[in-house]
Amino acid sequence: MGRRVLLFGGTTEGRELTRFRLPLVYAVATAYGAELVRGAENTEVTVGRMDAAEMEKFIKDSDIACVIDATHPYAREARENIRAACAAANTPLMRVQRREAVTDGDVVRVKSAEEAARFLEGTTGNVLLTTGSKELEAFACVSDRSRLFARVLPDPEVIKKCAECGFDSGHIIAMQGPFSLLMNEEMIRLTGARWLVTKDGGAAGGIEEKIEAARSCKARVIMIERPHEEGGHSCTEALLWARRILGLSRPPLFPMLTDMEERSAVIAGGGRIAARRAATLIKCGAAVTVVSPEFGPEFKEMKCRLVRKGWEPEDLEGAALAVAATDDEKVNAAIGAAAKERGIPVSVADNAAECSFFFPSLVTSGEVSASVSAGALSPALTHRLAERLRSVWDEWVKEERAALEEKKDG
Ligand SMILES: C[C@@]1(CC(=O)O)C2=NC(=C\c3[nH]c(c(CCC(=O)O)c3CC(=O)O)Cc3[nH]c(c(CC(=O)O)c3CCC(=O)O)/C=C3\N/C(=C\2)[C@@H](CCC(=O)O)[C@]3(C)CC(=O)O)/[C@H]1CCC(=O)O
Ligand SMILES: NC(=O)c1ccc[n+]([C@@H]2O[C@H](COP(=O)([O-])OP(=O)(O)OC[C@H]3O[C@@H](n4cnc5c(N)ncnc54)[C@H](O)[C@@H]3O)[C@@H](O)[C@H]2O)c1
Repeated sequence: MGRRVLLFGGTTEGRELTRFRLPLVYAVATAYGAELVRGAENTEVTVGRMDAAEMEKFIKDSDIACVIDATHPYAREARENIRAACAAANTPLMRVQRREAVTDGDVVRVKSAEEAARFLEGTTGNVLLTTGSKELEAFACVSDRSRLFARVLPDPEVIKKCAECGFDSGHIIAMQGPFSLLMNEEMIRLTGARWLVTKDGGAAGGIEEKIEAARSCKARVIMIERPHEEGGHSCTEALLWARRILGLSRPPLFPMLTDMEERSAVIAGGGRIAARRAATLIKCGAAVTVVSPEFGPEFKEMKCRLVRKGWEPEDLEGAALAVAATDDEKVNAAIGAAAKERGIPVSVADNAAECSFFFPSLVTSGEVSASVSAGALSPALTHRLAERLRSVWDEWVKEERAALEEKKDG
């Protein structure tokens, strides 16, 4: 088995994945793509387009254990070649699509054009709107209209729409894309924009050129997020996947300890995993509600509230913490997304990459606890180590308490 990951990049996602010191071969089509990852640790860069046969040979000759395809959504041919090459070389492949919070902290993320408009109302400085004419209405609520410049298609209908939305000709740029980095920069300067509003159109929508241009002109980007996409995987998933395949380590998780006494924890699912987690949370003093159409025998004596129904988003109301442990992958993913949207920490039992916290292995004796984690890389190792600790923990705590008492007395 190989020891490196072959990452097809040239995208924001690709660049993001070079940050984690995976042993990488980073394949890009252009020298510009290579330039953007200069200095990435542990990374060999290869430049140039390969066909399927060349890719297959490359995989076989270059010590490759697995392949991550993070190419542009519109790079259909590359995607098909990568798929064919991996199948021929019998090498595992993961397709990464769209970022999930890959942009740096400087990009303001909002859920809708309305939210972008509300956000802008609390700011100053000119604004370049590159969201397309359909979204322009939403910005009517911005009180100082002279701040707003709309970049739209040079189509008579669109121009009419702009006028209806209160944009005069001095505040419209009508031009057909794609726009290069330079072109974006020039338009930001021309309009004196401090803010650039964009949809998350992905690479095909020229998002990278917009973000780069804004950065170089010291303007900030407001990005309207796209709804979650089916199919492709996130960067987080790919990172975890590659680390597991290669048996790589990572820095340990930081166990942030939380007081759950009398606070509400909501668990979805009534099976073995839900029961184990409910028991842990009850031990920590939490007020636990479990939602499921059916409950296993483990719940019989449990001190928690059982709600016999399928999970709904309203169930998260008032929750300080949530656990998705149904046997339905889609329901679990929906719980993860709904909790994250509400800022509620959530563990998704069948998908580490969807978790905003990981459920710990808890070892307790009274108020004295220890928790074990293998950084989400091996729950089985976590479980075994926790069981070993459990077998001695009570005794150790008792002994150490006694030793402290003795010191005090003596
Ligand atoms: C600690 C503990 C708490 C608890 O669950 O109570 C826990 N897993 C435990 C055991 C365990 N889990 C699994 C097996 C079978 C393994 C095997 O057979 O190889 C065993 C062993 C067993 O049960 O014996 C399977 C499994 N687990 C996860 C996935 C999905 C994935 O990784 O993506 C799958 C595949 C599921 C599937 O097939 O769909 C994911 C997660 N499990 C976590 C916690 C989080 C990371 C903790 C860390 O940092 O290490 C994390 C990442 C996310 C989260 O769930 O928050 C508990 C020990 C209980 C204790 O002793 O206290
Ligand atoms: N993280 C871990 O430690 C770990 C370990 C093993 C398995 N898993 C994963 O955890 C999940 C649960 O495992 P399990 O062994 O408890 O499964 P299980 O089949 O015993 O229980 C599933 C429960 O989900 C309930 N459910 C189904 N649809 C629901 C809905 N819409 N709303 C609420 N509840 C619903 C069912 O009634 C059932 O009680 C699985 O996805 C499994 O892959 C995680």
